[in-house]
Amino acid sequence: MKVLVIGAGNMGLTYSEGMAKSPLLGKQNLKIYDTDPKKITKLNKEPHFDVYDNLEDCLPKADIVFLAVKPFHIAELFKTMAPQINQQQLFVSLMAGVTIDTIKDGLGATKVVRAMPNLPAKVGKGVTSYTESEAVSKVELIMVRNLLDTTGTSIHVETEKFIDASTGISGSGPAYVFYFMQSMLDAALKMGFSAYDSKVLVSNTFEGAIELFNQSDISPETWINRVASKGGTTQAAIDSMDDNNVKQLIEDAAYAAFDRAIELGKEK
Ligand SMILES: NC(=O)C1=CN([C@@H]2O[C@H](COP(=O)(O)OP(=O)(O)OC[C@H]3O[C@@H](n4cnc5c(N)ncnc54)[C@H](O)[C@@H]3O)[C@@H](O)[C@H]2O)C=CC1
Ligand SMILES: O=C(O)[C@@H]1CCC=N1
Repeated sequence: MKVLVIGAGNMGLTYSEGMAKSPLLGKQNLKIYDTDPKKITKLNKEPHFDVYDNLEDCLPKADIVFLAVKPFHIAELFKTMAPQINQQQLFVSLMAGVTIDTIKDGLGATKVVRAMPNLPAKVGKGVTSYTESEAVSKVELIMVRNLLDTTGTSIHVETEKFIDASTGISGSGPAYVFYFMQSMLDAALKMGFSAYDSKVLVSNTFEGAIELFNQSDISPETWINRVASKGGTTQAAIDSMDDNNVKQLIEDAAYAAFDRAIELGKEK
């Protein structure tokens, strides 16, 4: 199985690194293509990849092609790719919003998997949702899942609506967590802690809470009650968040990302 990754940015490179580390692919079976000369020069120094700056030399030989460019790159990219693809090839898109039909039409392809990854894939803790076009076989889907799982874990969803929805939860989600972390760090600094101590306090608080959650069947709401004493400090903080409607605002933000994913799919 020969895999080509198009776009060596955050996601393309992360997936390439995940697949390169796994026993599924040897170096000769993993190729990466980008149009940015600076990226090509940098990547050429890495031992794990076969790096290309032109499609003719890498696209025709690939069995599975990952699409990891930004949605606005595809008009130009698909024009170059379309004459060079064949019907056996399977395309796996990591792009937000871009629909399976857009990819099928743009490339003249039939086998398309649409996936929504997230950035913790960089440390093997990514979560990817994925769904496929009709022409993708069960065996091909298992192969794709194995490749996706080299960066963490994945869930199969039945329709593209859930790809857009997971963009609002897990795809964009790490940024919501970092937003919360940044606010806590800013508060700690304001209270007088050093940058180092602020980081230790905040990162261990997040890590510890996640560990508690993962090692139990208890909901976050119940965990909140275990932290909060009646009339105590936590209750003061939770009351402040409730008074400011923070829960609803976070839900609204997730929906804003979901809606934007749908909108991106309609932009040409
Ligand atoms: N960054 C993230 O956390 C997530 C990103 N995504 C999706 O992944 C895709 C890529 O995002 P990032 O990696 O963050 O972007 P990026 O900007 O880091 O990488 C895009 C890469 O594509 C290259 N490129 C542009 N035009 C090209 C072309 N015609 N042929 C080949 N390469 C080309 C660029 O030089 C760049 O290296 C996007 O569609 C985004 O929606 C999905 C989930 C999470
Ligand atoms: O912000 C974006 O559009 C991409 C998709 C999910 C995370 N980053």
